Amino acid sequence: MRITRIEIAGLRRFEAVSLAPGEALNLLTGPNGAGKTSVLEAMHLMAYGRSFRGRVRDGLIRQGAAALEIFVEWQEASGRLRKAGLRHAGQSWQGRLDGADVGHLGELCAALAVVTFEPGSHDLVMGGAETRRRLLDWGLFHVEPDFLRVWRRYARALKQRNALLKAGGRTAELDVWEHELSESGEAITRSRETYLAQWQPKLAAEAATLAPALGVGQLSLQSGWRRDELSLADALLLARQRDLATGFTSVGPHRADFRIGFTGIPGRDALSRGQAKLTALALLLSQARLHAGLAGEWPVIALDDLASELDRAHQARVVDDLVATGAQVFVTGTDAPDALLAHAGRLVHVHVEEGRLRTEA
Ligand SMILES: Nc1ncnc2c1ncn2[C@@H]1O[C@H](COP(=O)(O)OP(=O)(O)OP(=O)(O)O)[C@@H](O)[C@H]1O
Repeated sequence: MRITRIEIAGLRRFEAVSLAPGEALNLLTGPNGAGKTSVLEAMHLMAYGRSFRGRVRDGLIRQGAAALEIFVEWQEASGRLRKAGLRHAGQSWQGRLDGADVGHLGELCAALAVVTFEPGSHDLVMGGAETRRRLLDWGLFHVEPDFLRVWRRYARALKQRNALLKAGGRTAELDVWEHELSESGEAITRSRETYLAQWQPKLAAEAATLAPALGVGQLSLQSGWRRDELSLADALLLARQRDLATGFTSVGPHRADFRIGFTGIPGRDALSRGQAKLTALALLLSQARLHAGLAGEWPVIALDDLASELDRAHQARVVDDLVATGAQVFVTGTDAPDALLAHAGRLVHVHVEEGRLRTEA
């Protein structure tokens, strides 16, 4: 898919800006604090319903502005033109897709696929389970039409069971919600397992190019309960007394994670910071490639501050590979990385300064 228009108002330092990106490489340059990352942040917000740097109360809305508004128009590989709008005015989010209000922001997220590599991405490798679980589910939301529905069913049942646990819940009611949880939770887990099995060879290939010495390859699902020994229904029943004491559900796919296996080093703690970034990038790009195979088109790729994240050789390899796929790519930097200059004919260069965007001739 290719973004053909972005309009941003009231986000960070942007009052109101718009951009008509090129269909291949887009380079956003400008001094520190100019607003380059905020352009990627706007796309990411639309595609994930959340920022990659902090929450709304951490200053997403421009100081003094009543609301932030983002509009994105993009073209799918089929030629279909799509439009989405996102507005946040201090309390709730409102989304529109193709002219109609959406009931759930997940619908925007499932429509627009953006993969973002940014300075915080090394958390995918070094951080806690939640970031990896979200990444895994991102892939499924896009390629499995039913996944969002099942996931919501699970989330609703989890909320109900937790509320019951806190209220000292009655057995019959707990039975009902545990049945819901186990049906939807087993389905989520089967989908995650299948997806990881498809992802694994793509990751191994990507990591073999980006960081061959690490021996990255194995991906193993940690389902959130002892699945090799018990069904989810049994695990929930077994945990019930403990969960009643703590007031929350201690087992299930909401606790899932996946482990990245390394054969070249003892484990993730042996990674340098740069290697953790390369592993995170390999995860993201291999997932984008998997997505392209399953969905029939590449997601939009956003690479924030590429030159300070990767050495020159890796920058060139990543950019050359992406250009060869035909994906639409956005790169930010204080200066133009050499890796992009080699593709000058396919490059749209946007200069960002003091919250304004200017496309260079
Ligand atoms: N709520 C807000 N209201 C007004 N301005 C804000 C708000 N939040 C952030 N800013 C400003 O918006 C800008 C955001 O910059 P952004 O991180 O997008 O810049 P950048 O060009 O990527 O910079 P760098 O090269 O330093 O990473 C900063 O100048 C910041 O001070």
